[in-house]
Amino acid sequence: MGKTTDSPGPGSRPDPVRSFNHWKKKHSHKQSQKKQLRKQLKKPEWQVEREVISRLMQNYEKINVNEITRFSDFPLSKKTLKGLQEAQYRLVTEIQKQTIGLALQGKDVLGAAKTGSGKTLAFLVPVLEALYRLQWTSTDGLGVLIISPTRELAYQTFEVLRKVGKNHDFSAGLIIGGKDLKHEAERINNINILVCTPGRLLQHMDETICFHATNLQMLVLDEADRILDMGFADTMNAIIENLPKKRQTLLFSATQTKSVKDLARLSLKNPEYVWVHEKAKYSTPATLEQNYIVCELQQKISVLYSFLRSHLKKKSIVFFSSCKEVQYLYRVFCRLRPGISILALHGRQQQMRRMEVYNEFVRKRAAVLFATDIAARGLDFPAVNWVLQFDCPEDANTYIHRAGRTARYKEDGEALLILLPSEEKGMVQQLLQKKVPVKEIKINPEKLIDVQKKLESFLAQDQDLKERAQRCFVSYIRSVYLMKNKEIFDVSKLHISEYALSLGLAVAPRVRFLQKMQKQPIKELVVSQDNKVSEPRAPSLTNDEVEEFRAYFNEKMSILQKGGKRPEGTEYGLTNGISDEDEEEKEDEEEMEEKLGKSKGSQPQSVASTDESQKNKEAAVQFLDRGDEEEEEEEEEDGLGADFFKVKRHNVFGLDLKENKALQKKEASKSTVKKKVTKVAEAKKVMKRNFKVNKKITFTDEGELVQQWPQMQKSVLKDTEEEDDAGGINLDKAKERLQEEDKFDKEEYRKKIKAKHREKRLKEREARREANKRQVKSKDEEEAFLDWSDDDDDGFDPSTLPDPDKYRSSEESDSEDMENKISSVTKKKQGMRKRNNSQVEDTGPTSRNRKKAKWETLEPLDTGLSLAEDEELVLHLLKSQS
Ligand SMILES: Nc1ncnc2c1ncn2[C@@H]1O[C@H](COP(=O)(O)OP(=O)(O)OP(=O)(O)O)[C@@H](O)[C@H]1O
Repeated sequence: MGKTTDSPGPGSRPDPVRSFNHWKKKHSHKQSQKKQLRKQLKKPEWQVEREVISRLMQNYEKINVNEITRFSDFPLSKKTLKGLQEAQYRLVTEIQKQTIGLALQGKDVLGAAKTGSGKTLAFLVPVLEALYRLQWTSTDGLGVLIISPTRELAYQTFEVLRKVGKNHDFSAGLIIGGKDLKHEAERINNINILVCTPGRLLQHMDETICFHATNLQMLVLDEADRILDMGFADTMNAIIENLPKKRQTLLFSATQTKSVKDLARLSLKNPEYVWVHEKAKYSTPATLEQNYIVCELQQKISVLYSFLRSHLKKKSIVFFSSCKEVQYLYRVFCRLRPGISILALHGRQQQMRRMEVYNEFVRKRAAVLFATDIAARGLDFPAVNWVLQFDCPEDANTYIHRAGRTARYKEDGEALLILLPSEEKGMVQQLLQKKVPVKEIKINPEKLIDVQKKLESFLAQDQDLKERAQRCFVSYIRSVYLMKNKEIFDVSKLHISEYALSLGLAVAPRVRFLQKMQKQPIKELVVSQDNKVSEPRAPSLTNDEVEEFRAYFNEKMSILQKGGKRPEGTEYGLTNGISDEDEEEKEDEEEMEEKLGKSKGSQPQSVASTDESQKNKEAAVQFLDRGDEEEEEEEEEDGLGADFFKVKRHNVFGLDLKENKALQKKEASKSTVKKKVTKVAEAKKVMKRNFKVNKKITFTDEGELVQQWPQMQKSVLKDTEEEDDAGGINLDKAKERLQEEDKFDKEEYRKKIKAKHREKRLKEREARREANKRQVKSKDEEEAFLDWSDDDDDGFDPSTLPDPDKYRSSEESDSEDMENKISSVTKKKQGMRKRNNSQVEDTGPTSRNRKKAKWETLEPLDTGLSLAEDEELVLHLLKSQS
């Protein structure tokens, strides 16, 4: 079989035509690829980004929570992922894993997880992605609002946002109280992501022109249960009113709110509830070891001192229930020099100082921070070893947040709660109910260092310190007294005088409300002797008293807030004298004690106090109506129970939330009823009160009475006689009356117009007459003065001269007088000109003649003086005239 000539043999060369075709095909393909790439490269950035976004969004629906372990497993923008990586966040925590996907899908989320479990990133990542998706720019204004309950927490969140979102182009702002409002107002309009405290935000909403949230896409409430509780209720309601209904809402907290009412306020749409640790054995971090000790009140300071002495290399936070305790004990402990640096953080410090303390404590490796509950929530101080709760927390939730300042994100930590014997049972029970595992440990009495004597000596030398000790004492007692849970907080079980001694005081300061309280049970005892002897019990507050207290505290708050800034409590070495402010505080306390006394007083007293309480209630309502910057200040000033009235004031009165709300509703409904009063109702009221309009009455010269205002109207007069107002306002009658009044008015008006016209005519006639007269006169004058007008160009009016012709009769006419006056002067002038003054008869009507005639009728006055003397006389007369 021969081979075909076409097919190349094994050693033959390839067909050049075919090779060329092959090469051509390849080349054109490459070319078209290059072309496409070039075309793509030419696309504007935003368009490329939009394509990326649409690809990411397509992946949102595919998110499978079980497959996610890293942030990069979520369909996130490169910018966000880069930010997370740079901040060393790679693996997700449980709450992040479960909520980020839902939030990306645009759902409303309620997230709850233990303290330190990473909730901040769980909402910050969706925040960044939400604006990225919308390609938000600074000109789009406010896109996301993140609200935090305290300034420190807002600041901390802002810092994390800055770190994670640094690759994005959005602008972020921190708006908290204690800063220059004007400065903030200038910038607030350009902010895309706003981290803020509720009060300050509302203040800007109210006061900053152009600031609005109409474009808002997302609202985040950090520590949502706190923000939605009574303390921020009014502020938050007002804020929510200013927000668009169509938005995404994210709520996060370690103790999430389950109140349907709270959530309804936010108008959430089918929210996703994510309780990460709902089924966990404990509600606190597993790495947190929790203990409590029971000791007497008078031992507590020595216990604290001993604790610090044995933990000199550790970082600890000690929680107190009031600012005044922090202020006093901080000073005293600084003097005791325990060998560790001590810091203090509370709401009475100025903002700058608060920030300084916060940052200092973040930086320090070993230190102790004395704090009120403003530091209880959310703050992420690194590497805190111990949380010591010096005063029993208000409730289990507060305990959880306080203790959560340690053992954060996989770290270990220890929490120690100091309880009084009277607090132990109730509190431990509450904690166990909330799945908080606490164990009792005992104090080693040998290790206890008693500092009472040292404190006594400090106070003996320092009057200011002594006064602070007294205030600390009263403040603590009051905080216990005002606690809601009376089973745990029983003021009557406190060893008051021993406690005072432990503070270094020689005697316990007088606490009037306690004295009054103590008398009360004795009275009760006496009364009940006939029946059976009952044990004296701690008095419980009646609702009225609660109301009164509420009013009092609100009033006090408003006074405090209106007042100037408070001095920094943490500065050491103040003057010894009692400051005005301190005096004021003392007075406030006494005032409150007075009130307590009154509320427990006898019948007539209680009547008096009802009036007062009414007044106070009004003050309270006013306070509630006030703007929210103040409200926020108030919350923050004392923190959660930091001072006696701040946060606690909302729930320490023995009322539960429902009752409180009912009370508020009642007040609100009262005010709305007031608002709804119509003008008709008002008019009826006035009529019933026989209200009479003021009358202005004057009398004519003849003694006739004239009522000027309001003008008497016949119709009204008639009607008032006929009026029977028993049935209120009769609209038909009123109409008739109005018509009659209208007629009357028109008639009156016509009369007035007629009178005016007549007056006008008369005036015109008079004017004409006057004009004629003047015309004649001016003609005469013109003629008379023609001759010497050149000489008299200084405008001198000779008529102003006194009459030198005394011999002339005063009965002569005015014109003659005038002429005479003129003549005397002209005579002089004539004299100067050496004129002939001989008498000439008036012979003709010519001007010249008339003038002459005039001159000639004048009697020359012979003064008998020389010319120069005459001149002087005239000058003298002129001067005296002017
Ligand atoms: N994915 C993560 N990887 C590493 N560290 C993380 C991660 N998420 C959070 N953290 C760290 O965990 C700590 C606690 O986080 P965060 O403050 O968000 O907790 P939280 O749940 O908000 O606590 P709290 O309830 O007290 O407010 C922070 O120091 C944070 O940097």
